[in-house]
Amino acid sequence: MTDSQRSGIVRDINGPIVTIDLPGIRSGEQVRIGEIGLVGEVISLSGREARVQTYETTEGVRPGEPATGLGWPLSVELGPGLMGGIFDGVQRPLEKIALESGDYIRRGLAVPALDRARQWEFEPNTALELGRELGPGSVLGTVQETETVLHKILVPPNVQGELEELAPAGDYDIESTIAHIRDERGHRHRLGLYHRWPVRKPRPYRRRDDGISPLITGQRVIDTFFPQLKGGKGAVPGPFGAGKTVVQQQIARWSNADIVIYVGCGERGNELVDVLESFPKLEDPYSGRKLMERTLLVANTSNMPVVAREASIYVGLTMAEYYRDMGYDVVMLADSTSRWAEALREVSGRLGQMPVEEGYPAYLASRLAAVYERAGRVETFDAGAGSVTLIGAVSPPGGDFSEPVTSHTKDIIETFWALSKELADARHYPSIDWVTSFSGHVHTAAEWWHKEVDRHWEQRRTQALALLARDAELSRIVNLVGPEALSDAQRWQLEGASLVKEGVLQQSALDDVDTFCSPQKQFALLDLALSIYDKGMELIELGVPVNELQGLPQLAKARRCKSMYNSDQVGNIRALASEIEKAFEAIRLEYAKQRVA
Ligand SMILES: Nc1ncnc2c1ncn2[C@@H]1O[C@H](COP(=O)(O)OP(=O)(O)OP(=O)(O)O)[C@@H](O)[C@H]1O
Repeated sequence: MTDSQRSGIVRDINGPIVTIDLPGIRSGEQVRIGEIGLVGEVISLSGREARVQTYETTEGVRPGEPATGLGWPLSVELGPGLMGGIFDGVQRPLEKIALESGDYIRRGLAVPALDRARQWEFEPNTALELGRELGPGSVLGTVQETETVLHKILVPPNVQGELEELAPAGDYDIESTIAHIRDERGHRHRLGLYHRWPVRKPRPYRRRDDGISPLITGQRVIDTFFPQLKGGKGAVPGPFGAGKTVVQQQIARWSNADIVIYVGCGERGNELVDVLESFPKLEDPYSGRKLMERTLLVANTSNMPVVAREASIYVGLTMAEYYRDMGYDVVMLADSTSRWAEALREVSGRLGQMPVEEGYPAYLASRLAAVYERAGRVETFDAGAGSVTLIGAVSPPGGDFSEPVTSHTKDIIETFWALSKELADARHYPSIDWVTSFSGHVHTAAEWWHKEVDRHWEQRRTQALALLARDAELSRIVNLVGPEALSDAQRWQLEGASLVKEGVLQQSALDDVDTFCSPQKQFALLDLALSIYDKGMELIELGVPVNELQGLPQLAKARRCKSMYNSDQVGNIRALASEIEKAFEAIRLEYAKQRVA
């Protein structure tokens, strides 16, 4: 036992909540419970008694067994070796654990997150001279963590002072000393290649940064219709089987973020297996290497109790903030915040707190807000910029978006990609519903699109959404009185909306050409669909019958165009647009001739 550790005894066990008697224990402190040494955290205190939320099942633990306070809050190790890793909800490396205890994880196992034996090639920061005043986030040097990630070794947030010693270039394990810093009180801090940080405390930064940079995901319905910014907060609510996993994987794979953190906080076991199996196989389209070289996964295993999901989100967020502090853009996907909220509900129930809506505690909304609040784009202490974009999947029971987790999430986030069962049933993928989804970033993203892609982006986007709304109204009429009741102009509106749906919104993740779509191709496809619609409407207003336009072979081509040309072939899409324009012009001339005759 170290100096900071204190021991006491277990008094009572109520599922994952254990009451212990341990004088001097502090709120949030990590505890080891029972002979077996289960991992837990103090969640409430009353005199010398503490209630501990354990992250492993308490089966077999009896009153009277020992409890040890470790002297520090639930923390994570931050240093080289995180990338490519798969950790459980309290940052134990799953592969290492499997080696030590087989497929079924032995409870109470203490395996550090970072490999102690591995050597890293450290390159000191040559701009630093001894005696220099350093502060949180100062870069001491770098380590090539994977082929794709250069890991900056940072002075931890709570250290400030004069650099007394910096290790020369060479191979070091993560516990080796690489620097000494003396603070103003004369205390000498030994710094290694890693440090620890408590997961429930957001890592500090210099200030929020309001630079605008869209998170390009290569998915048209997201980027063009409901855009996200780097550092934004978003939610993907969806009923069972509507495509949440595919949407998240597409974002992980294709978004222009540097680092991807996926937290599987308690989705069904088989889904997690899917994720654990599929992620390591994914190829990074930008480097041609494995996506795992810039990804890390946090996955709650099935032998951990429901309440363990609660910690995993903070574990993921802290690692995300750490890479943000190095100046990287990080995307964190949390699957799903509903399961995380269920963990809150269970703990609060066992603590006997008053339930509010559907059994959730009154603090559900504030906890959710505090989690999302950790997303953002910031100016780091080192004066670079980094971001954490947080995207949470929500799995509302029965697909009911009015339930508490979805409705509170909706108030907090800025981007809401609502998956629809009807669209998924109709095989319209991604099944993001354009009526219920929203993005609070449209005007901000427009600045980027207008500068980088086309100045008509926002206007075209608005026009497409208006056309889709009109389509919904007209479809209701058709359902009531049949298509014959529609005028030619109305039929052409339906045709235009269908071009937008099929030619732009639908995008198969399984289509090699279309799985990713560059912003330029996104706009070209949208512009193509809407130009066809606009030009056709001019002809219909001149009296050309709608059937004549609907029969044009180029229309079918416009629908398929997304899969015919990749992102480097935007010129071909524009060529098709002029071909269609010529075909329309020919019809107009023909029609004008007939009218004269
Ligand atoms: N963008 C897409 N392109 C092509 N197919 C898709 C797309 N999205 C979803 N699908 C199809 O829908 C199926 C179900 O998707 P997915 O597994 O993502 O659903 P889910 O919402 O995660 O399910 P659950 O509710 O179980 O979490 C996929 O296996 C795939 O066939």
